[in-house]
Amino acid sequence: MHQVNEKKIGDVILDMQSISLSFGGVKALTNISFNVKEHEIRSIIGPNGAGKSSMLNVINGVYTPQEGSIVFDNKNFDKMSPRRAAEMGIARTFQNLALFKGMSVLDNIMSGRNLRMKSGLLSQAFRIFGAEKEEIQHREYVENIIDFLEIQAYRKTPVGRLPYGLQKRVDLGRALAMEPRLLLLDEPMAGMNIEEKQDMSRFILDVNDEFGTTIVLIEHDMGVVMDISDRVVVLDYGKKIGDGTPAEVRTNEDVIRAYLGVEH
Ligand SMILES: Nc1ncnc2c1ncn2[C@@H]1O[C@H](COP(=O)(O)OP(=O)(O)OP(=O)(O)O)[C@@H](O)[C@H]1O
Repeated sequence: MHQVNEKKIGDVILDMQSISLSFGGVKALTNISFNVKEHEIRSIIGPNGAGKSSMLNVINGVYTPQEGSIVFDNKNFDKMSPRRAAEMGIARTFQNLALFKGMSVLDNIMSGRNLRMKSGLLSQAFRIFGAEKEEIQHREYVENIIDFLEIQAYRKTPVGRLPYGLQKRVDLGRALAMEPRLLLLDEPMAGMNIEEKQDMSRFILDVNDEFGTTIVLIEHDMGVVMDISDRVVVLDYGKKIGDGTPAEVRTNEDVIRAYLGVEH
């Protein structure tokens, strides 16, 4: 069971202020504000088309909102770019997995480490200027992630040969290799069976606990969301209709009407 009370929630690390985003005539997000505090697990839920993926893409700079601003780590961004987001320590996993299927588990997770590597390819090739030492340190970090995610047995296996649930775990490992301050998880349980969902829930809680990583996730499985989240934002038709602890959101009339009462 998730012990929310024992957690040390910190100051606001991400503040989304009056975000509006449209695609042509389609208003994907309308004037949405919410914040995320350090060390929180913060979920964004809502029916299909509510704007969850759009919001995640605004946070990591893939979409630029027409209105509003993003404050991350006390710095204000009218425009966030994917590169800047990555440099600031925002990492994400993808609903449709962004892995190299023919490459091993080890190499895939190592690929998440690239941004952290100081020595360029040339010096790595010639093993000069401490590149070899740096490479060893990065490998150690990646091996720790592999142990942590309990995928040692598959280190050398091409990712494409693994069952889907394990591929999702490797994708999480790739994001963790960036040592993110903020980890965005795009439907981490999608397509999983109950056992795989339980495993993934445990890993998300452990990442949050042991690495201290702040997590924002979007997810359809309400049971999982209510179980692991500290606070939840509820979107409907691009508008925010609820924001609070799982207990608060569960009893919010608008939320019940829009989301909980219907099958998704
Ligand atoms: N790139 C795009 N171009 C045009 N319209 C888009 C684009 N991305 C999203 N939309 C529209 O914006 C609205 C919000 O979509 P979004 O994918 O953010 O919702 P969602 O809550 O993530 O939905 P789902 O749960 O189905 O993934 C929808 O009406 C969608 O059709």
